[in-house]
Amino acid sequence: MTADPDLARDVDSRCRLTGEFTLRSGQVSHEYFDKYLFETDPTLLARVAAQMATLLPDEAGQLLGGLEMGGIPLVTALSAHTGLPALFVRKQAKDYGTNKLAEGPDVAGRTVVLIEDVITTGGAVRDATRALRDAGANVELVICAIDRSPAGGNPLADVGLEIRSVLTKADLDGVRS
Ligand SMILES: O=P(O)(O)OC[C@H]1O[C@H](OP(=O)(O)OP(=O)(O)O)[C@H](O)[C@@H]1O
Ligand SMILES: O=C(O)c1cc(=O)[nH]c(=O)[nH]1
Repeated sequence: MTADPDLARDVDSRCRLTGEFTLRSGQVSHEYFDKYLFETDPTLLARVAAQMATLLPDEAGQLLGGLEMGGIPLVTALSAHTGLPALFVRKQAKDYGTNKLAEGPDVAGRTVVLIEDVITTGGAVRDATRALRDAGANVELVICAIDRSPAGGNPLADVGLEIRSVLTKADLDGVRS
């Protein structure tokens, strides 16, 4: 896969909103990347997924775990692009039916690469990592579309997780300057 030099510009122009937004973490921000605005465009979704594919480790047997809800379209597109199986990871297990948190193949003993839309503090990814590890999965890597966490750090270092991102906040700011 070749690089997609216009992706930052196209994603930014489609999904950056300005205003006052309360984030998942409780932080208040004057900017919000509304991932659904690029995920609902099949061409843009496929371009992001194609770049995610270049960030995947070259290993057999991986499961791609998309986090509810914005990670689900991404993981579905990435799974279709790569042929690797997907997992749909809920925020909370259902309390009826199969009672599963991770919908799809059994994760016990499997390596799961997490697929996420936006990382700000890493809280959502940390919760999913812990839940999947409790279920017996090996989780060491998250691939996200947009990493807007503070540059130069890794908010998920405390749980031993590597972050690979298609776009950083700096990439998105860079197309505006
Ligand atoms: O890194 P964090 O500080 O945890 O913030 C990022 C998370 O917040 C959003 O989730 P949200 O629950 O709003 O979204 P969704 O269900 O629409 O995906 C986003 O999709 C990430 O999962
Ligand atoms: O931190 C969040 O909740 C968040 C930030 C952002 O830019 N986009 C989003 O969907 N969630």
